[in-house]
Order: sequence, then structure tokens, then C-alpha cells
Amino acid sequence: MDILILVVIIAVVAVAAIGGFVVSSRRKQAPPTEERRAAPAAPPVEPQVGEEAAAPAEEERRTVEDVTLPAATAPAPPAPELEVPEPAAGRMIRLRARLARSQNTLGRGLLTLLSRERLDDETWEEIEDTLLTADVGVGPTQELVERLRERVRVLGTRTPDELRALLREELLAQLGPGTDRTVHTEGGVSEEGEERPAVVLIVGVNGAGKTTTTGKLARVLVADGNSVVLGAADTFRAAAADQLQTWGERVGARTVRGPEGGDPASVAFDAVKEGITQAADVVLVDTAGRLHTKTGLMDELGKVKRVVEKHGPVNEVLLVLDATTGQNGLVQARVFAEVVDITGIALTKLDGTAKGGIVVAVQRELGVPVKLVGLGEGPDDLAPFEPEAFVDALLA
Ligand SMILES: Nc1nc2c(ncn2[C@@H]2O[C@H](COP(=O)(O)OP(=O)(O)OP(=O)(O)O)[C@@H](O)[C@H]2O)c(=O)[nH]1
Repeated sequence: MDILILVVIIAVVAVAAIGGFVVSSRRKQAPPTEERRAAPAAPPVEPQVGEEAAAPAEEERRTVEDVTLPAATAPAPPAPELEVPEPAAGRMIRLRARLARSQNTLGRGLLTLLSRERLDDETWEEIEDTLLTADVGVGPTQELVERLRERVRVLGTRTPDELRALLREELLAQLGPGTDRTVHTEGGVSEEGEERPAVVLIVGVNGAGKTTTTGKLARVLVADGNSVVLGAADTFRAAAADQLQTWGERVGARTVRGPEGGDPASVAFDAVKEGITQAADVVLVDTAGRLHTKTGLMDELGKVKRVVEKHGPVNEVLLVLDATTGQNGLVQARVFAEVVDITGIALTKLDGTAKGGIVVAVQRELGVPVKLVGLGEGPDDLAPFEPEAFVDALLA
């Protein structure tokens, strides 16, 4: 019996020993866990058999107060500081020096000619040439010269002040001083009775200054207390959308944009929709520059307008014209006017040309007023056009 008990004990011990060996050898062969794979060189945590136990390193003990806990939420990035644009009123006066610098050769030239002792045919021809060189256009030039000639004749003797006053009056008459030049930015109410923002479409050829003018106009509107949404319907050039977005961010206006090469009409539609959702006052839609000679692109512009009109009428279509392009600007104006009803002109880069007479010519050509003039690259260098200030700068 004792022997039997001994045999059983030996058998149990043997089974236990074999089991332990198998488990430990399996552990050794187990594939590395994710943790191990991530940190293969980690030192063993426990001392191994045969190693001398090292004295625990002196480690500075930290109390609960010493341990900084991670913040519950990451701090929000600081909101970009919004710029406060200059009010629109009086900008033309502020920019008068710039206008005078570029334009007063015309005014001074005319005054010098008119002050000649004898005003013969040759002198009147010179006056005509001066006006034509400044891009006033043939029709308005002839009209202006005829009227001046008649008034000078009636006046008889002429003092410099009288001549200046005469010329001022006649130039002003050509500019249409009483014309309504407000950019229409008052919204309306849709058929469903919801408030609708005013919609302004900005069109023109490549490089005329559309995006810049849209950005500057957004600032004018924000300065006057309006909330603005921008539509980057120039989907040909990704940089144009970035450029517009940057303008918008500076004054807190959201920019709606679409995929590069996407449908501009759909971006324009979405921008107006966003304007309605946000209850914005004005939506400015910047369109891609297009050559007036490319029929397909011009048709596309017509589509942009029609699609936007699904939300309601477009309040203003601004044609951006580069004043330095002279007579070519008039050709562009004519073609654009055929595709979309232009309601106003923004004449840019007037600071970079002596040919300010284009203001008269383009108004005459389209029968549409110049509403805004660009007088520099600065963010607030866009002014509501004021004929009196313009003529005074010519004659400065
Ligand atoms: N001096 C001066 N430069 C201007 C004025 N308006 C615009 N510019 C410059 O004209 C250049 C073209 O302006 P953009 O606004 O990019 O022209 P765009 O019509 O949008 O061009 P595309 O997108 O290619 O059709 C920029 O360098 C502007 O800074 C202005 O009134 N005076």
C-alpha cells in the first residue's frame, strides 16, 4: 500500500513537471506581441536568474500635486484678428492725390491750350487730340470741344479762373453728374417669404482685377455694416479661390468654393444658398476671367447668371475693366454686355494710366455708369466713383 501511494505521488510530480516545462517552452516560442514589436529593445523588467540584483536607482519621488495632468481639451487656436476696413465714404477724396498724379496731365494740358492768346482752329484741334489721347472717345470729344468753343466765344475775354470753371463744368457734364452710382446691395424677400441677400456678380477678362475688386468690395460692404458671403466661382484657377478666401478671412466673410475645374454655376448657386442660410446681407460672386472672344466661356457666364437667378434676381452685375487697356476695354465691355446685363462698371488700375478719359468713353459705350474705381493695390484702394472729385483731380 505504501508503495502504491509513493508511486502515485511520483506520477503526480512527474506530470506536473512535464506540464510546467511545456508551458514555459511555449511561452518562450510565443510570437512577439504588438507591444514587444513596437519596443524590441526594452530592458527586461525583472532580474533574471543568475543576475545580481542591482540597487534600485535613486528616483525623485513625485507627489500627486507635482504631476501635471493633461488638459481635458486642447486650447482652441486663437481666432484671427479681423481687420477694420476704412469706411467707403470720402475714399475718392482720400485717394485724390493718387488720381491727380496719374490724371492731371489731361487737365493741365487742356488748361494750357485754352489759355493761349488766340484760340484758332489749330488750337482747337490740339485740344481735340489731347482728349482723344486720354481715351475720352470720338463722340464725347467732339461734343465737348463744340460746347467749349461756343462758350469761350460767348465769354469773350477769359481769365484763368473762368476757363477752369468752364472746363470743369463741361468735363463734369460728360461724366453724368446726376447718375445713380450706388452698388445695389439691398436684398429682397423670396416667393416663399424668406429673406434673401443681395447678389452681386463680378465679371471681366483675365487679369482685369476681378478677384482683387471682389475682395476690396467685400471690405467696403463690411465697413458699411453688412455681412458678406463670397462665392469663388473662378474654378479654373485654384489660386484665385485661395486669394478670395484670404480677402474674406481678413474681414470675417465666409468663402464658398468648389472643386478645381468644377462647375462655376454650381459654386455660384451654393454661395447664394449659403448666403440665405447665414442670413447674410450680400453675396459677392467672383467669376473666372474669360476672353470675350471665346464663345464657350461667354456662354458659361450666361449660365452662371441664370443658375443664380433660380434663387431670385441678381441685383448687380459689375464689369471689371482695366483702365490701362484703353480702347480694347471698350470692345470687351460691348461683348460682356451682350451676354449678361451689365449694371455697373468697376474701373481698375486708374492709378497706373493717364488715360482716365476711358471713364467717359465706357459709360457712353454701355450706357452704364462707372460705380467703382481702383486706385492702387492696397486693400482699401477701391473708391465709389464721384465725378466731382474726379474732375477736380484732373484739374488739380
Ligand atoms: N495698381 C493697381 N493694381 C490693381 C488694381 N486692381 C487690381 N490690381 C492688380 O491687378 C492684378 C490682377 O488682379 P486680379 O484680381 O488677380 O485679377 P483677376 O481679374 O481676378 O485675374 P484672373 O483670375 O486671372 O482672371 C493684381 O496684381 C492686382 O493687385 C488697381 O486698382 N490698381
